[in-house]
Amino acid sequence: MSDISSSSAEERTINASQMKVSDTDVAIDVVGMHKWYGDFHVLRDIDLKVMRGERIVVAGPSGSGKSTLIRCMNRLEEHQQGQIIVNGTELTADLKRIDEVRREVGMVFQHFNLFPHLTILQNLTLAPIWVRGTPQAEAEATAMHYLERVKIPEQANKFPGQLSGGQQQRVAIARSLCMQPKIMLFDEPTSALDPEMVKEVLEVMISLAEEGMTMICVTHEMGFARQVANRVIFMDQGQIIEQNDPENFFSNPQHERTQLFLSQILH
Ligand SMILES: Nc1ncnc2c1ncn2[C@@H]1O[C@H](COP(=O)(O)OP(=O)(O)OP(=O)(O)O)[C@@H](O)[C@H]1O
Repeated sequence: MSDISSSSAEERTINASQMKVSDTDVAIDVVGMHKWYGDFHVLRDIDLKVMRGERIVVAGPSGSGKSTLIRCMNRLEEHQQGQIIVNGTELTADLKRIDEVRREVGMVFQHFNLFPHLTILQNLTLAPIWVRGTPQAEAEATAMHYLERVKIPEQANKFPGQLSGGQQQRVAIARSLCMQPKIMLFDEPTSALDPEMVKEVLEVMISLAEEGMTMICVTHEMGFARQVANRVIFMDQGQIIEQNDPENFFSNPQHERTQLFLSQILH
Protein backbone atom coordinates (compact mmCIF):
# COMPACT_ATOMS: atom_id res chain seq x y z
CA MET A 1 0.00 0.00 0.00
CA SER A 2 1.34 3.42 -0.90
CA ASP A 3 2.42 5.79 1.81
CA ILE A 4 0.40 9.00 1.69
CA SER A 5 2.81 10.87 3.89
CA SER A 6 5.74 10.14 1.59
CA SER A 7 3.88 11.05 -1.63
CA SER A 8 4.90 14.45 -2.91
CA ALA A 9 2.28 17.16 -3.02
CA GLU A 10 2.73 17.29 -6.80
CA GLU A 11 1.98 13.58 -7.12
CA ARG A 12 -1.07 13.80 -4.98
CA THR A 13 -2.54 17.24 -5.60
CA ILE A 14 -5.40 16.99 -8.03
CA ASN A 15 -5.43 19.75 -10.56
CA ALA A 16 -8.63 21.75 -10.14
CA SER A 17 -8.40 22.81 -13.79
CA GLN A 18 -8.95 19.17 -14.81
CA MET A 19 -12.46 19.37 -13.41
CA LYS A 20 -15.06 19.89 -16.07
CA VAL A 21 -17.65 21.89 -14.20
CA SER A 22 -19.79 24.79 -15.21
CA ASP A 23 -22.53 26.86 -13.58
CA THR A 24 -25.12 24.43 -14.90
CA ASP A 25 -23.34 21.47 -13.37
CA VAL A 26 -24.33 21.89 -9.76
CA ALA A 27 -24.47 18.84 -7.51
CA ILE A 28 -25.80 20.53 -4.38
CA ASP A 29 -27.10 24.06 -4.03
CA VAL A 30 -27.82 25.34 -0.53
CA VAL A 31 -29.54 28.72 -0.56
CA GLY A 32 -30.28 30.87 2.49
CA MET A 33 -30.69 27.79 4.66
CA HIS A 34 -31.46 27.91 8.37
CA LYS A 35 -31.97 25.15 10.88
CA TRP A 36 -33.01 25.12 14.50
CA TYR A 37 -32.91 22.40 17.11
CA GLY A 38 -35.84 23.61 19.21
CA ASP A 39 -34.85 27.17 20.16
CA PHE A 40 -31.22 26.66 19.21
CA HIS A 41 -30.38 28.27 15.88
CA VAL A 42 -27.78 25.75 14.72
CA LEU A 43 -27.33 26.75 11.05
CA ARG A 44 -27.62 30.38 9.98
CA ASP A 45 -28.15 31.55 6.45
CA ILE A 46 -26.01 28.93 4.72
CA ASP A 47 -25.24 29.51 1.04
CA LEU A 48 -23.16 26.82 -0.61
CA LYS A 49 -22.97 25.69 -4.21
CA VAL A 50 -21.15 22.40 -4.75
CA MET A 51 -20.17 21.67 -8.35
CA ARG A 52 -19.92 18.13 -9.72
CA GLY A 53 -16.46 16.72 -9.14
CA GLU A 54 -15.71 19.17 -6.34
CA ARG A 55 -14.00 17.95 -3.20
CA ILE A 56 -14.96 20.10 -0.26
CA VAL A 57 -13.61 19.82 3.25
CA VAL A 58 -15.75 21.34 5.98
CA ALA A 59 -13.65 22.47 8.94
CA GLY A 60 -14.42 24.35 12.12
CA PRO A 61 -14.54 24.06 15.89
CA SER A 62 -16.57 21.45 17.71
CA GLY A 63 -20.26 22.33 17.74
CA SER A 64 -20.06 24.77 14.83
CA GLY A 65 -22.65 22.83 12.85
CA LYS A 66 -20.51 20.87 10.37
CA SER A 67 -22.22 17.49 10.85
CA THR A 68 -25.65 19.07 10.92
CA LEU A 69 -24.95 20.79 7.62
CA ILE A 70 -24.05 17.62 5.78
CA ARG A 71 -26.83 15.66 7.47
CA CYS A 72 -29.25 18.23 6.07
CA MET A 73 -27.89 17.50 2.59
CA ASN A 74 -29.47 14.04 2.49
CA ARG A 75 -32.29 14.98 4.83
CA LEU A 76 -31.13 12.99 7.80
CA GLU A 77 -31.88 16.34 9.43
CA GLU A 78 -34.58 18.71 8.29
CA HIS A 79 -33.95 22.40 7.69
CA GLN A 80 -36.65 24.92 8.39
CA GLN A 81 -35.83 27.81 6.05
CA GLY A 82 -34.19 28.21 2.68
CA GLN A 83 -33.51 25.60 0.04
CA ILE A 84 -31.30 22.57 -0.41
CA ILE A 85 -31.33 21.36 -4.00
CA VAL A 86 -29.62 18.02 -4.58
CA ASN A 87 -29.17 16.87 -8.16
CA GLY A 88 -32.03 19.18 -9.12
CA THR A 89 -34.44 18.11 -6.36
CA GLU A 90 -35.41 20.56 -3.62
CA LEU A 91 -35.40 18.43 -0.51
CA THR A 92 -38.49 19.78 1.19
CA ALA A 93 -40.55 20.35 -1.95
CA ASP A 94 -40.31 16.91 -3.49
CA LEU A 95 -40.59 14.36 -0.72
CA LYS A 96 -41.45 11.60 -3.19
CA ARG A 97 -37.95 11.85 -4.63
CA ILE A 98 -36.29 11.74 -1.23
CA ASP A 99 -35.43 8.03 -1.37
CA GLU A 100 -33.98 8.52 -4.83
CA VAL A 101 -31.92 11.46 -3.61
CA ARG A 102 -30.66 9.40 -0.67
CA ARG A 103 -29.52 6.72 -3.09
CA GLU A 104 -27.64 9.31 -5.11
CA VAL A 105 -25.95 10.66 -1.99
CA GLY A 106 -23.79 8.16 -0.14
CA MET A 107 -22.92 8.85 3.47
CA VAL A 108 -20.09 7.52 5.58
CA PHE A 109 -20.27 8.13 9.31
CA GLN A 110 -17.70 8.30 12.07
CA HIS A 111 -19.04 5.03 13.51
CA PHE A 112 -19.34 2.58 10.69
CA ASN A 113 -22.95 1.57 11.35
CA LEU A 114 -22.49 -1.96 10.05
CA PHE A 115 -24.93 -4.66 11.14
CA PRO A 116 -22.87 -6.81 13.53
CA HIS A 117 -24.87 -10.00 12.99
CA LEU A 118 -24.50 -9.89 9.19
CA THR A 119 -21.40 -10.83 7.23
CA ILE A 120 -19.56 -8.15 5.29
CA LEU A 121 -21.09 -9.41 2.05
CA GLN A 122 -24.57 -9.39 3.59
CA ASN A 123 -24.01 -5.85 4.89
CA LEU A 124 -23.12 -4.76 1.36
CA THR A 125 -25.97 -6.51 -0.42
CA LEU A 126 -28.75 -5.67 2.04
CA ALA A 127 -29.80 -2.32 0.56
CA PRO A 128 -29.29 -3.24 -3.11
CA ILE A 129 -31.47 -6.36 -2.68
CA TRP A 130 -34.16 -4.95 -0.39
CA VAL A 131 -34.25 -1.29 -1.43
CA ARG A 132 -33.39 -1.56 -5.09
CA GLY A 133 -34.65 -5.05 -5.86
CA THR A 134 -31.32 -6.09 -7.34
CA PRO A 135 -31.08 -9.88 -7.85
CA GLN A 136 -28.87 -11.48 -5.19
CA ALA A 137 -26.18 -12.76 -7.57
CA GLU A 138 -25.83 -9.33 -9.18
CA ALA A 139 -25.77 -7.59 -5.78
CA GLU A 140 -23.06 -9.97 -4.58
CA ALA A 141 -20.97 -9.43 -7.72
CA THR A 142 -21.24 -5.66 -7.24
CA ALA A 143 -20.37 -6.01 -3.56
CA MET A 144 -17.28 -8.06 -4.40
CA HIS A 145 -16.26 -5.47 -6.98
CA TYR A 146 -16.35 -2.71 -4.36
CA LEU A 147 -14.66 -4.86 -1.73
CA GLU A 148 -11.83 -5.28 -4.25
CA ARG A 149 -11.99 -1.53 -4.78
CA VAL A 150 -11.33 -0.90 -1.06
CA LYS A 151 -8.80 -3.75 -1.03
CA ILE A 152 -10.45 -6.20 1.36
CA PRO A 153 -12.23 -8.82 -0.77
CA GLU A 154 -10.86 -11.57 1.50
CA GLN A 155 -13.05 -10.25 4.37
CA ALA A 156 -16.36 -10.87 2.56
CA ASN A 157 -17.53 -13.74 4.74
CA LYS A 158 -16.39 -12.37 8.08
CA PHE A 159 -18.48 -10.41 10.54
CA PRO A 160 -17.78 -6.73 11.30
CA GLY A 161 -16.48 -7.53 14.79
CA GLN A 162 -13.70 -9.62 13.22
CA LEU A 163 -12.33 -6.62 11.28
CA SER A 164 -10.16 -3.72 12.40
CA GLY A 165 -11.71 -0.25 12.61
CA GLY A 166 -9.98 0.80 9.40
CA GLN A 167 -11.26 -2.29 7.61
CA GLN A 168 -14.79 -1.68 8.91
CA GLN A 169 -14.70 1.88 7.65
CA ARG A 170 -13.55 0.64 4.23
CA VAL A 171 -16.51 -1.75 4.26
CA ALA A 172 -18.78 1.21 5.08
CA ILE A 173 -17.36 3.10 2.09
CA ALA A 174 -17.84 0.05 -0.14
CA ARG A 175 -21.41 -0.27 1.11
CA SER A 176 -22.11 3.31 0.01
CA LEU A 177 -20.45 2.70 -3.35
CA CYS A 178 -22.69 -0.33 -3.97
CA MET A 179 -25.59 2.11 -4.34
CA GLN A 180 -23.56 3.93 -7.02
CA PRO A 181 -23.92 7.39 -5.52
CA LYS A 182 -23.21 10.57 -7.44
CA ILE A 183 -22.15 12.41 -4.31
CA MET A 184 -20.41 11.15 -1.19
CA LEU A 185 -20.74 12.80 2.22
CA PHE A 186 -18.18 11.89 4.86
CA ASP A 187 -18.82 12.78 8.50
CA GLU A 188 -15.51 12.52 10.33
CA PRO A 189 -14.77 9.09 8.82
CA THR A 190 -11.40 8.72 10.55
CA SER A 191 -12.19 10.19 13.98
CA ALA A 192 -13.00 6.86 15.58
CA LEU A 193 -9.92 5.12 14.20
CA ASP A 194 -6.58 4.38 15.77
CA PRO A 195 -3.90 6.55 14.14
CA GLU A 196 -2.36 3.65 12.20
CA MET A 197 -5.70 2.96 10.52
CA VAL A 198 -6.43 6.50 9.43
CA LYS A 199 -4.12 6.29 6.43
CA GLU A 200 -5.81 3.27 4.86
CA VAL A 201 -9.19 5.00 4.95
CA LEU A 202 -7.78 8.28 3.62
CA GLU A 203 -6.19 6.35 0.75
CA VAL A 204 -9.58 5.04 -0.31
CA MET A 205 -11.03 8.55 -0.10
CA ILE A 206 -8.14 9.97 -2.12
CA SER A 207 -8.65 7.38 -4.84
CA LEU A 208 -12.36 8.25 -4.99
CA ALA A 209 -11.43 11.90 -5.38
CA GLU A 210 -9.00 11.01 -8.15
CA GLU A 211 -11.83 9.26 -9.98
CA GLY A 212 -13.88 12.47 -9.91
CA MET A 213 -16.38 11.69 -7.15
CA THR A 214 -18.14 14.76 -5.76
CA MET A 215 -17.20 14.72 -2.09
CA ILE A 216 -18.04 16.76 0.96
CA CYS A 217 -16.00 15.76 3.98
CA VAL A 218 -16.25 16.90 7.55
CA THR A 219 -12.83 16.04 8.83
CA HIS A 220 -10.10 17.17 11.16
CA GLU A 221 -7.53 15.68 8.77
CA MET A 222 -6.00 18.89 7.51
CA GLY A 223 -3.35 16.94 5.58
CA PHE A 224 -6.19 15.39 3.59
CA ALA A 225 -7.69 18.85 3.07
CA ARG A 226 -4.39 20.16 1.72
CA GLN A 227 -3.90 17.22 -0.61
CA VAL A 228 -7.33 16.51 -1.90
CA ALA A 229 -9.79 19.35 -1.37
CA ASN A 230 -10.26 22.00 -3.97
CA ARG A 231 -12.16 24.10 -1.42
CA VAL A 232 -12.05 24.32 2.35
CA ILE A 233 -15.09 25.73 4.11
CA PHE A 234 -14.73 27.05 7.62
CA MET A 235 -17.75 27.10 9.91
CA ASP A 236 -18.17 28.89 13.19
CA GLN A 237 -21.34 29.15 15.30
CA GLY A 238 -23.56 27.85 12.55
CA GLN A 239 -22.24 30.04 9.76
CA ILE A 240 -19.79 29.63 6.93
CA ILE A 241 -17.43 32.43 7.76
CA GLU A 242 -14.64 31.70 5.30
CA GLN A 243 -13.92 29.52 2.28
CA ASN A 244 -10.97 29.27 -0.01
CA ASP A 245 -8.75 26.89 -1.95
CA PRO A 246 -6.53 24.93 0.48
CA GLU A 247 -3.34 26.80 -0.36
CA ASN A 248 -4.83 30.18 0.51
CA PHE A 249 -6.97 28.83 3.31
CA PHE A 250 -3.97 27.46 5.19
CA SER A 251 -1.40 30.11 4.28
CA ASN A 252 -3.55 33.20 4.44
CA PRO A 253 -6.67 32.75 6.58
CA GLN A 254 -8.68 35.97 6.62
CA HIS A 255 -10.99 35.66 9.59
CA GLU A 256 -9.61 35.84 13.10
CA ARG A 257 -11.66 32.80 14.13
CA THR A 258 -10.09 30.82 11.28
CA GLN A 259 -6.64 32.04 12.29
CA LEU A 260 -7.26 30.97 15.89
CA PHE A 261 -8.59 27.55 14.83
CA LEU A 262 -5.64 26.89 12.53
CA SER A 263 -3.15 28.05 15.14
CA GLN A 264 -4.67 25.57 17.59
CA ILE A 265 -4.74 22.55 15.30
CA LEU A 266 -1.58 23.08 13.26
CA HIS A 267 0.83 23.87 16.12
N1 LIG B 1 -30.20 16.32 17.65
C1 LIG B 1 -29.79 17.44 18.25
N2 LIG B 1 -30.59 18.12 19.09
C2 LIG B 1 -30.18 19.25 19.67
N3 LIG B 1 -28.96 19.83 19.47
C3 LIG B 1 -28.13 19.19 18.65
C4 LIG B 1 -28.49 17.97 17.98
N4 LIG B 1 -27.44 17.58 17.21
C5 LIG B 1 -26.48 18.51 17.38
N5 LIG B 1 -26.89 19.47 18.24
C6 LIG B 1 -26.13 20.65 18.65
O1 LIG B 1 -25.93 21.43 17.48
C7 LIG B 1 -24.62 21.99 17.49
C8 LIG B 1 -23.90 21.59 16.22
O2 LIG B 1 -23.65 20.19 16.26
P1 LIG B 1 -22.85 19.47 15.11
O3 LIG B 1 -22.71 18.04 15.50
O4 LIG B 1 -23.44 19.80 13.80
O5 LIG B 1 -21.45 20.22 15.24
P2 LIG B 1 -20.03 19.83 14.64
O6 LIG B 1 -19.41 21.08 14.15
O7 LIG B 1 -20.17 18.71 13.67
O8 LIG B 1 -19.27 19.35 15.95
P3 LIG B 1 -18.13 18.20 16.16
O9 LIG B 1 -16.90 18.66 15.42
O10 LIG B 1 -17.92 18.21 17.66
O11 LIG B 1 -18.71 16.91 15.66
C9 LIG B 1 -23.95 21.52 18.76
O12 LIG B 1 -24.10 22.54 19.72
C10 LIG B 1 -24.75 20.30 19.16
O13 LIG B 1 -24.75 20.13 20.54
